Amino acid sequence: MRALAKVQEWYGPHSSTAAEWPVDALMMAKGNTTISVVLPARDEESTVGDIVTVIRRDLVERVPLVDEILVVDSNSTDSTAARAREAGARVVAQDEVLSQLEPLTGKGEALWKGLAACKGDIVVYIDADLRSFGAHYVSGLVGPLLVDGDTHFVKATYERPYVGADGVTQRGGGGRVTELVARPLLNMFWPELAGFAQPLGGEYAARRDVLEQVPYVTEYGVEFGLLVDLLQLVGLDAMAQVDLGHRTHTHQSMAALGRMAGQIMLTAWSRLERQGRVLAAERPAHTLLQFGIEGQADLVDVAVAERPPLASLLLEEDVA
Ligand SMILES: O=c1ccn([C@@H]2O[C@H](COP(=O)(O)OP(=O)(O)O)[C@@H](O)[C@H]2O)c(=O)[nH]1
Ligand SMILES: O=C(O)[C@@H](COP(=O)(O)O)O[C@H]1O[C@H](CO)[C@@H](O)[C@H](O)[C@H]1O
Repeated sequence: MRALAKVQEWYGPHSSTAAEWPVDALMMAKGNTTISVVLPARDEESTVGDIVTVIRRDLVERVPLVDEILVVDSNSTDSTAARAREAGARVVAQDEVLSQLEPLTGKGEALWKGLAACKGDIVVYIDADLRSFGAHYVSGLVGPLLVDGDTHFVKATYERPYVGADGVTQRGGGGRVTELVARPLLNMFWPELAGFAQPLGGEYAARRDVLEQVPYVTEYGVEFGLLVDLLQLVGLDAMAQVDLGHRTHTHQSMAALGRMAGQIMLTAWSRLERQGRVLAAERPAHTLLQFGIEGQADLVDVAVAERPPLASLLLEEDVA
């Protein structure tokens, strides 16, 4: 119960809306602080260009708030890289960043490689499949970081409708894995994080020197892992939340979200073990037998791996 009292105390002072962070005020606070926007993109040719165009037009050319727009091409098979370049982003291929390392897979790998490849003091992660993006996503997320030196991590919240293949919008229907898996797990085991309304949202910003101190879980475990690890590293009072309005994006299938759920559960388990809160007689399985509508059974692997804190790598390189 103590944790929920902490959340109640935390929520007011650490929650704001994008409108509270107007860009002209942020320019006053920016000083020499550099800002990189990093977009992980796997097969996002239909949306990545529009997002990059808005960032470049509104936050680079019109007002120079953003210093770098980096798209991490995550082994796309479509024209994601070309669309991103045409719109004015720098594009890196995920496996070509720190290529001396054995490549890993998934969104967490894309984000970690993006951190390694970008240069900003503040790093803003934005999904590349958004259909509701506006420049306020970026300005809202960097606001608390530019204005308050004690804030080190800012997570977006928003209304998340579900837009079906027929185009019918179901208010509050989005964030299925958030509602069915992540929120219950966080409330059970890390209730201090219960105040983050959208713990799995793909839009968040943080100081580079903080992100370099935490591991990145690969695949879709990355958001869950970062929240739990950043809570441990910087504490709840250094974490904030900004309401960006609403978020629509390309939805994955139920089968894909089943695999995502498995990855997030394994991430949660790994943190419970690491924090000494569970003792495993045997480790959880990482295979998942899924059944299609035609009755076909697919055995999939939902294992996640982990990149070490980037700082530990840079230290090794220095030593070397
Ligand atoms: O291996 C991957 C998987 C996803 N993504 C990107 O990460 C973001 C979120 O992924 P996705 O849309 O698949 O997740 P969802 O939002 O459906 O949960 C998108 O920009 C994806 O292109 C990526 O860069 N590499
Ligand atoms: O929040 C969720 O439940 C999932 C799925 O969202 P939808 O049910 O397709 O709206 O989406 C998020 O989860 C991923 C895992 O953390 C993130 O990587 C995505 O950016 C985010 O969209």
